[in-house]
Amino acid sequence: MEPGAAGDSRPAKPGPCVSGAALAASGEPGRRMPTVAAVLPAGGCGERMGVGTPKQFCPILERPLISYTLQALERVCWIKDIVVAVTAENMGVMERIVQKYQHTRVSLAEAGVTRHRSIFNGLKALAEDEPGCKLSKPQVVIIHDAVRPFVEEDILLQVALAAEEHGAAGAIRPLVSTVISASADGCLDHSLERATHRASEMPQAFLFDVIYEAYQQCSDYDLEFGTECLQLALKYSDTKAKLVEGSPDLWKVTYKRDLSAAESIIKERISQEICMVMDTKEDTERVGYLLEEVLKKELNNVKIVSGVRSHGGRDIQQITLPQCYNFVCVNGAASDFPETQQLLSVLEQSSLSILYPVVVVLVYFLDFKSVPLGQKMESLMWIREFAKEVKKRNILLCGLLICYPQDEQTLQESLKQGAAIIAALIKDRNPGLIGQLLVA
Ligand SMILES: Nc1ccn([C@@H]2O[C@H](COP(=O)(O)OP(=O)(O)OP(=O)(O)O)[C@@H](O)[C@H]2O)c(=O)n1
Ligand SMILES: O=C(CO)[C@H](O)[C@H](O)COP(=O)(O)O
Repeated sequence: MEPGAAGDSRPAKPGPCVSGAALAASGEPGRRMPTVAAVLPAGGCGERMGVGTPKQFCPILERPLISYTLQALERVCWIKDIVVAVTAENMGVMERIVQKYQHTRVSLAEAGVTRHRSIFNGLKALAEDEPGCKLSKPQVVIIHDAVRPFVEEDILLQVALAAEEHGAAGAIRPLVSTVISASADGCLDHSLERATHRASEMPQAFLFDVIYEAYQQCSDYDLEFGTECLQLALKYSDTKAKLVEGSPDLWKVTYKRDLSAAESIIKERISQEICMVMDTKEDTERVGYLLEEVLKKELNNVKIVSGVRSHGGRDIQQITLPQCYNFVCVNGAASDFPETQQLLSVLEQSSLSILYPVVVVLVYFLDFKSVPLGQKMESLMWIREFAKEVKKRNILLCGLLICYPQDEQTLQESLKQGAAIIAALIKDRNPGLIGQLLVA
């Protein structure tokens, strides 16, 4: 499957989007796609999160949350424009995010004091009747909260196509708790039947005219206190939304603990592939492949590919996966600094680390009996300074020395321990460990 194609859980790359199989995957290959744009309300202050920064700008692995949501939308080729509504105060912050993370289809609109007002302003930026409108009016508009980063192409496609057919559509999830109605005295008034109710989530999609007219007609009370766009379409445009079951990952980052949950989902996703780079210079290739075997056994859900590094490191492009964020470089005992430096500069140029921290583990095999550990560590001290340097480019570099004894059983134990250390470095992406020389 092409990276970024429908159903592919890998994170998208910053460059041109790669999806395209979407309509075919929807089971309607002959269907023409309507023109689609998206509006992302991002003008809230994140009161419930309780941190100083609005949650859409809170960092996850050092990148603002909203950039993950934008990336999820930009990987979908058929979404032409993405209008983000941000407060005047945060316009500069947002412009810098767009530039730094290379978001190419984003336009900014000014947010309002409520979510509905922010969405309305975003829609106005797409409505050709508005003076100074630079964007063209789409047939279908997707509305998606800036703080729901894990939206996939399949649900975006389902709501967009359902909106084209029904006028409005929205993602739903089963309720996890029963909803009750309380009376003024703080007692139970009545309980709703859980099986017949659903949680309304995002994304939602609308025929542009349906939702724009609804916003134009709705009351100040709706704009001030309303929380449901589907309801506006029903009330003011007489349009009954089609409800589409979404995945659990569509949840809205609301509380502080949601940031940790989002971080662990992202870490999980970018740990699914490891690229092993073998140095053929010395007798390390064999033991490198043994390490690969052990890694495959220990991390049985992780895809591991390997290739050999030509001297000068130039062949790395041929062996890297298009979006692999983890590299294990198996070096010969005499492998030297310039080669590693060249390898790292190829990684830096690949722009992989713009979006995610890239983990690089430099592995050295060593017979502790013939070369004292201290001596070997001393010869690798350059890793500490070099790691600080590449950290500035979001590359997390560490060294790992694996004991290479002659007997097979001890070798297997060292390899197992080495594999466990590699797995921990990749899964945790702990910047505190950069430059460390670990020993297995
Ligand atoms: N005046 C507002 C208020 C909210 N939003 C956006 O609407 C989405 C969902 O709203 P919510 O989770 O309520 O965000 P906040 O209002 O920021 O959170 P809180 O209610 O905890 O303050 C968020 O992307 C938020 O930035 C917006 O664009 N304009
Ligand atoms: O799920 C939603 C729409 O159905 C919205 O994300 C939700 O209504 C936003 O509400 P709030 O700003 O109160 O969190």
